Order: sequence, then structure tokens, then C-alpha cells
Amino acid sequence: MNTRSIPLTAAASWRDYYALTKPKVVALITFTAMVGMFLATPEMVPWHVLLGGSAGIALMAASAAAINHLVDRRIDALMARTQARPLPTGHLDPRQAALFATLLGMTGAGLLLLCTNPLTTVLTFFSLIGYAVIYTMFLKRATPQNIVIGGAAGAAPPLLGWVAVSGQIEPGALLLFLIVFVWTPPHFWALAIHRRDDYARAGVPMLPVTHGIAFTRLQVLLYTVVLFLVSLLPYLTAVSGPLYLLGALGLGLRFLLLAWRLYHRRDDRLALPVFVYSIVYLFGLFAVLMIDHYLFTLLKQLQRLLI
Ligand code: HEM
Ligand SMILES: CC(C)=CCC/C(C)=C/CC/C(C)=C/COP(=O)(O)OP(=O)(O)O
Repeated sequence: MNTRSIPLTAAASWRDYYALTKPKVVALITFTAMVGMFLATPEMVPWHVLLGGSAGIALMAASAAAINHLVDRRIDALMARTQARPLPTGHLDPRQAALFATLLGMTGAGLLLLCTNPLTTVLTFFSLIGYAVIYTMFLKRATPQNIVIGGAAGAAPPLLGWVAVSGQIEPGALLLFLIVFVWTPPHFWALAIHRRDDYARAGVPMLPVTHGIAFTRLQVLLYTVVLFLVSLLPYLTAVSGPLYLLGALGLGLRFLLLAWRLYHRRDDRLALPVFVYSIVYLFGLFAVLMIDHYLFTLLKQLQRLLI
């Protein structure tokens, strides 16, 4: 009897399936989608759109994440950060992962059709293909600009949320897309500096591997400067109010400081704090977008009542 079969079978639990979905990434993605929904209307978002739409986007993002695990199982086995994932360890086999991804994707698409509209369903499907196929199967292995182009899929959720409510692509939705799109390079390249040797070992052409760490540090700083400017646009275009401006300035200045330190001090131990902060930043920025939206809407309604 194969002695490995007992622990492997025993370990194939719900936790392995859960890990396939990249839960923390999907949680933040879903949050940005919900904020997109809130900002699309001064009214309350209809409950079926809020709940069914968010669950649909989350399930399709989780399906894309599971496909990413499936496609990347060989390179994941070569990297310290990813070698304990369910497919490289053998806790799940590729067929189980494929079936799980299909189920998640179909349930997600069904929910979106039922609770939102065909445009949201189609755009979410394109995002799934963008991440699971275009980024994972092709770009990731082909060019150090992989995450800049592939970032479009990860930036889509706030736009998807917005379209779920409004039924069309509006300028505000594109603005939220742009923020996440410009945020992605400093988010990922900070981690890629920290994990450069992993990517080199697996032969994945990430920027620190192909162009060196010094160049990547500069790119992190430059994209953070652009992000700082882009994050002011919701205020400058009157999508958001002064509370948002304050939040964006505070959060953005801290991001700039960390990216500047990483660039200036040339100490790679400063890369991980930039990566960790990038997540705090995106969560904070979208939280403040949402809080400002309701305050701003309330004030406008009060003003209308009083005048
Ligand atoms: C092409 C786009 C992106 C790339 C290449 C990327 C890459 C990564 C990588 C490699 C990790 C490390 C995961 C680990 O520690 O095992 C990570 C973590 C994370 N990413 Fe991204 N990411 C992208 C887009 C996004 C987006 C759009 C969001 C959310 C809106 C996001 C949210 C997160 C979060 C919350 C984590 C922490 C996960 C954890 O601690 O388990 N990422 N990202
Ligand atoms: C709405 C919808 C369907 C969107 C899908 C977007 C989605 C799930 C984006 C995730 C982005 C991400 C974690 C990329 C890292 O992949 P990687 O392979 O570079 O990282 P890894 O080495 O940790 O697997």
C-alpha cells in the first residue's frame, strides 16, 4: 500500500478547496465591487443586486483563482511561497480543482444573470478569462509587463459592481477601475522584490528578475506617484467630497513615504512593508470612498430640503 495515500486523502478537506479560492484576495475584490455598487447610485442599492451581485462576482473571482492554481501547479511547486498549496502538495488533484472551478464559475454567472444584468455577467466573465487565461496562461510566462496588462482583470470589480447597479459603463466606474489598475504594479512589484529568488528559480519573468531590483524599486515609486495623483480624481471630478480628499491624501502620503524609503534606502527589507501597506491602502481608500459617498449624499439631500 502506498504510505503517502493515507495522509493525502485525509488532508483533502474543505480547507484545500477554500485555499484554491485565494479567500483574502477575493474578499478585497468583493469589497471594491460593493463600493462600486454604492457609488453608482445616491439611493440604497437594491438588496438582490447587493447580495446576489457581490456573491456572483466573488464566486467568479474565486473560480478564476482556482483556475490559476490549476494552471500554475508546476511553477507553484518550485516557489517557497506557493509550494504548500493544495495542488503542488497533492492534497487535491487537477480534476477536483477543475470541477470545483467550473462549479464556482457557473454558480457565479447564474447568480449574476439572475440578480444583475447581462452586461455585468459578460464583463465579469471577461475578467475571469483575463486573469485565469490571458494573465496566468500567457502573460505571466511571457513578459515582465504581465501584471500591468493582467491588472485590468483585478481592477474590473469596482466597475462590475457599478454596472450591476447602473446597467451601463459610466465615467465614475472607469475612475474606480483606473485607481485599482494603477495600484496593482506597486502592490505586486513590492512583493516581487521580496520574492525575487522564488520567481528566478521558477523561471517566471517578473520585473525584478528581468530588469533588476533597482529598476523595480524605481517603478514602484513612479507608479505610487501616479496612483497618488489618480486617487485625487474622484474629488476633482466631484464623484466624491472633501472627506474622501482627506482620506486619499493621508493614505496616499503614507504610501509615497514607504515607496520613497524603499527607493532611496535601497534596503530590500523595506519591500514587504510596501506590499502589506498596499493592501491596507486599497481597503482604506475604498472604505473612505463609501463613507464619503453616504455623507456627501446626505448633505446634498439636507441642502435640497433647506433651500
Ligand atoms: C495582476 C494583479 C495582481 C497580482 C499579480 C497580485 C499578486 C499578488 C500576490 C503574488 C500575492 C501574494 C499571495 C501570497 O501571499 O501567497 C498577493 C496578495 C494579495 N493581494 Fe494581490 N495581486 C493582484 C491584484 C490584486 C487585487 C486586484 C486585489 C484586491 C482588490 C489584491 C489583493 C490582495 C490581497 C488582499 C493579498 C493578501 C492575501 C493573503 O495575505 O493571503 N491583489 N497579490
Ligand atoms: C471578477 C473577476 C473574475 C476577477 C478575477 C480577478 C482575480 C481573482 C485577480 C487576482 C489577482 C491575483 C491574486 C493575481 C496573482 O496571481 P499570481 O499567479 O501572479 O500569484 P500567485 O503566485 O500567488 O498565484
